Amino acid sequence: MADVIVSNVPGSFPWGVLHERHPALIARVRDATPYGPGRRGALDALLGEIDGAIGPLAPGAADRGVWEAWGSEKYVGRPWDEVPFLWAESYFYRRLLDAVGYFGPGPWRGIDPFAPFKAAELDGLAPPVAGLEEQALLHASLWGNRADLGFRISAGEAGLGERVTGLVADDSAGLWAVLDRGAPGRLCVVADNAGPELLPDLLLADQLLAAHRVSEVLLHVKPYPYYVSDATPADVIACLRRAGEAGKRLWQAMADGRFIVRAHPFSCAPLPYQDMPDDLRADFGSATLTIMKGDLNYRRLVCDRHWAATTPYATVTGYFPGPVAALRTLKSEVVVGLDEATVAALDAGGQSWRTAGTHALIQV
Ligand SMILES: O=P(O)(O)OC[C@H]1O[C@](O)(CO)[C@@H](O)[C@@H]1O
Repeated sequence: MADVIVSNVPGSFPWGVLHERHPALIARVRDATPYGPGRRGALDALLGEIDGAIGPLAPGAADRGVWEAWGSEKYVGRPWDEVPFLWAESYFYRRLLDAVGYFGPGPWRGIDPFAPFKAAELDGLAPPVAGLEEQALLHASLWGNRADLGFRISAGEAGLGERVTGLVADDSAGLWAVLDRGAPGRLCVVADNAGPELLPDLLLADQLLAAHRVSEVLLHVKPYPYYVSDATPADVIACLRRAGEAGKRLWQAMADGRFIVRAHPFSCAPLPYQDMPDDLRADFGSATLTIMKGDLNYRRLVCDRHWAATTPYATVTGYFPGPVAALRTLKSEVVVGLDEATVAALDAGGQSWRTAGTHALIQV
């Protein structure tokens, strides 16, 4: 089994996320909302902690027991970059919510610290284009994953690189084949970012429901703000309002129970999907197909390990309780299921294809 990724190599991608992206994010959050001295002090304290040891959750945190079960007893007190990268990054977002008082008793309770960034993106969204074919909608949903505000914070002035035509792996034919096997059934979509990614996800869901290619869509979103732009139920409602006729149909489908939104606690867990609880396993097991959106879900799906890129996708995801497709633009080093010639050609062009958000894949 390949080793779990940690962040302790200076200059490596995970190290950069912990030591460069996170401080930049704290500064952006500090500026975006008029927090008072208490919250600002807590953000500064979190910033000061990044080069030291991982601190505990706020006293009285309602989810302390949940986090203990997810590993905090093992990792709190250790240096941030010596614990699994997946765990450290996820816990950072939970601590950021403590710092801004998201779970506290004060006035900032329930105020999404990333809302100003998400709102700016939503305001800039073009109205949806009607009449796209299903394959075009699938690609819109795939490339919508470039819309990741956390990633953009470190992309800096240069912004996102040009997207590369052609996918590093494309099993879209396999995806449609799974979906069309047997009578129309349930499609699970594990959403990633709000706004420019969620809108095409919703358009795809609407089209598949309208064409009776699926009988039901179950959309998993995050129960609280996470990884900057990740979609929460509030973001789904905001996006439905922007989705024109498709939004109205989905609104009705929610009322009818054909479009279901879930915000399961495990969606914000710092763990691979291999460790999912039984109720989530049952959800995914009941679906004709589950579509995992985005880079973080991919990392969780393949357990965030140093796999050789040619390791078969089916081997690594074999534990999943039903057919699972990954739609992802590449924004971290982990990748599986590529053929040798593809890897050689990509490597010949430099390593940034794994992390620059310029390349994408569809795997089943
Ligand atoms: O929104 P996504 O596609 O899950 O990306 C999450 C971001 O966080 C990371 O998982 C690591 O910071 C990157 O891979 C990516 O930039």
